[in-house]
Amino acid sequence: MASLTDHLAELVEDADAVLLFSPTASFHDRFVADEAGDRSDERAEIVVVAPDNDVDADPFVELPIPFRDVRDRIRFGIEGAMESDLVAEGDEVVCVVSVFEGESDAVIRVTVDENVHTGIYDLFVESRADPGVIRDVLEVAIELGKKGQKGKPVGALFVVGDAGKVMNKSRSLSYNPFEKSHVHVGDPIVNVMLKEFSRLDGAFVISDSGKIASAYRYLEPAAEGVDIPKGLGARHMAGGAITQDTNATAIVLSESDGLVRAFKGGRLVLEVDPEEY
Ligand SMILES: Nc1ncnc2c1ncn2[C@@H]1O[C@H](COP(=O)(O)OP(=O)(O)OP(=O)(O)O)[C@@H](O)[C@H]1O
Ligand SMILES: [Mn+2]
Repeated sequence: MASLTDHLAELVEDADAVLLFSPTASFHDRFVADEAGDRSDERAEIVVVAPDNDVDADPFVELPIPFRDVRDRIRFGIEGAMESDLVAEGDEVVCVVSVFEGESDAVIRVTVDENVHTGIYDLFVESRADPGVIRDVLEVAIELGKKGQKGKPVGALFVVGDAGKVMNKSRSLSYNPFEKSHVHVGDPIVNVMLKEFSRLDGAFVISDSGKIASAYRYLEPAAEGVDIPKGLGARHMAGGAITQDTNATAIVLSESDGLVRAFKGGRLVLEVDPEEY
């Protein structure tokens, strides 16, 4: 049977860049060798996008989370490649991805425009908080969304980064169980604590390095000009607005629709369904 690589040459022709998403070593090596044999003067840039650089690729874009939604994965890869000036607005980009688990099984050709560019890469890499901290908080929110609290759906609001300013734009609803503690997101015990406290009102405030500064914060950001989708309530509005008023990123789990959303710069940047993770 003909494999995907046999047909790729035609699809890649006159593309500006090719993004290989989590390629196997054999697929990657074969593809690079085929492209090197291409004698046309305009060869496409080959970029590997994966959680780890197992194939020793250069250029390489690191994926912080798997992004089950292929569109999010592609957006992240393209924006990462744009960051390194490998791809620009208007470019034709060929993405080789795995839609189902396992080997690369799909080729998607996209023109880079504002529909592709949503800020998903900046959410992780250009945030004040470490990319690993954003990822850890996103994972806690996804986990919490999947399981709920004792079988019931729960909502939660995490404000990550620029914690000093966030504290100044919020007030306490109750005593802070994290006062004087030095716990960080990502510690297994912290995940249990966060889940437990998420039953109660308000937001968690987390520092750039992942230290939990506070729980039970009622956010009071200025909300003028915040552009978040209609239909979302007070938790999402407060989460979105605080990211316009400060350099924080907000990660919100909705109790009503079960989705996890990330906001930055006052805008909705990422929406994931925990059930798909
Ligand atoms: N300004 C705020 N700061 C912190 N927490 C807030 C704020 N506003 C609302 N919340 C929290 O969000 C909870 C749910 O409020 P609301 O239903 O209006 O939000 P929502 O955006 O519809 O979220 P959900 O989808 O989870 O229902 C409140 O009980 C409260 O704990
Ligand atoms: Mn609500």
